[in-house]
Amino acid sequence: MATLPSVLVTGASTGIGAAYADRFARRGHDLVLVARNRKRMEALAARLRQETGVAVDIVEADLTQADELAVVEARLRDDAHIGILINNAGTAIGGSFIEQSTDVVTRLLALNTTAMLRLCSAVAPRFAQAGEGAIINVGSVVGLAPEFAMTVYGATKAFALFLSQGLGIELGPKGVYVQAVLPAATRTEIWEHAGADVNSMTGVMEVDDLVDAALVGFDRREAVTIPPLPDVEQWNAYQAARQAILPNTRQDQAAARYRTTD
Ligand SMILES: NC(=O)C1=CN([C@@H]2O[C@H](COP(=O)(O)OP(=O)(O)OC[C@H]3O[C@@H](n4cnc5c(N)ncnc54)[C@H](OP(=O)(O)O)[C@@H]3O)[C@@H](O)[C@H]2O)C=CC1
Ligand SMILES: N[C@@H](C=O)C(=O)O
Repeated sequence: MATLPSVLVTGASTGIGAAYADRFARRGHDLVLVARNRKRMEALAARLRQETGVAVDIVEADLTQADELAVVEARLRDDAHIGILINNAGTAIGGSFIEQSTDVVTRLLALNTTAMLRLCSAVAPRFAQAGEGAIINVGSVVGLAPEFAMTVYGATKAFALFLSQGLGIELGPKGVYVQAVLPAATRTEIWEHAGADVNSMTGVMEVDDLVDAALVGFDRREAVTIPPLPDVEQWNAYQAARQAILPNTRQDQAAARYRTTD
């Protein structure tokens, strides 16, 4: 029987990442868990080893710190058993843009954007060379919604979506699958970090339901999976409208609506 690839999950100590670790362990995949909280990861690893028999390795790393991120990059480059990367680690911040310090937004980018990019960059050449592999990038519907006024967080999630779509186009022909997962509100600790009370909210998905739905999209090899969205045709129409703009931008003159000399 073919050996299943190992799965490296970032942000695996709790929330969506811990749920991904549980589900892939139950599918028989060995795991590499990455986060800062070793105690939480050790408890999860012990449970999954006992319940599923898979091997679970732990890498304690703060992905906003270049030297610690580099350890995970090296593991992805060098460990040929890892065939699936789940870029899940991320956080949200509260307040308005002018209330958020430059350091806080820079650290948010470091986690939600730079770490995701660097880990994709570390693993993609090996996956492409092997002609197989999968990358799951966890974005957010907030990345589609400047109206939500979670501007920097949403920008990091828009980056995650674009990165995933672009890598899917570039790497798909090389046998590498890239999935962008766009959750909406899901019951995890992130809301505390964003200064919100998730228990006062409606329309909040449970984390296991979110991940189970995202895995349906993974198994279908969807490029973009939006677990809470009932009608996929809304997404398809959005994509079609976006793509219809592109050929109309190849012009040698500014659009008449911007010409003042007529
Ligand atoms: N919950 C929601 O409503 C939604 C979440 N998302 C996205 O889902 C992903 C997971 O979030 P969620 O599970 O909700 O959040 P949680 O806060 O529950 O979990 C975040 C995970 O990321 C890890 N993490 C945080 N900071 C760092 C860091 N500096 N270095 C390494 N790991 C870190 C945490 O572990 P530790 O503290 O141990 O380091 C934890 O395992 C995020 O990318 C988020 O943007 C998207 C849409 C909706
Ligand atoms: N993490 C949530 C916002 O804080 C979301 O992406 O919906």
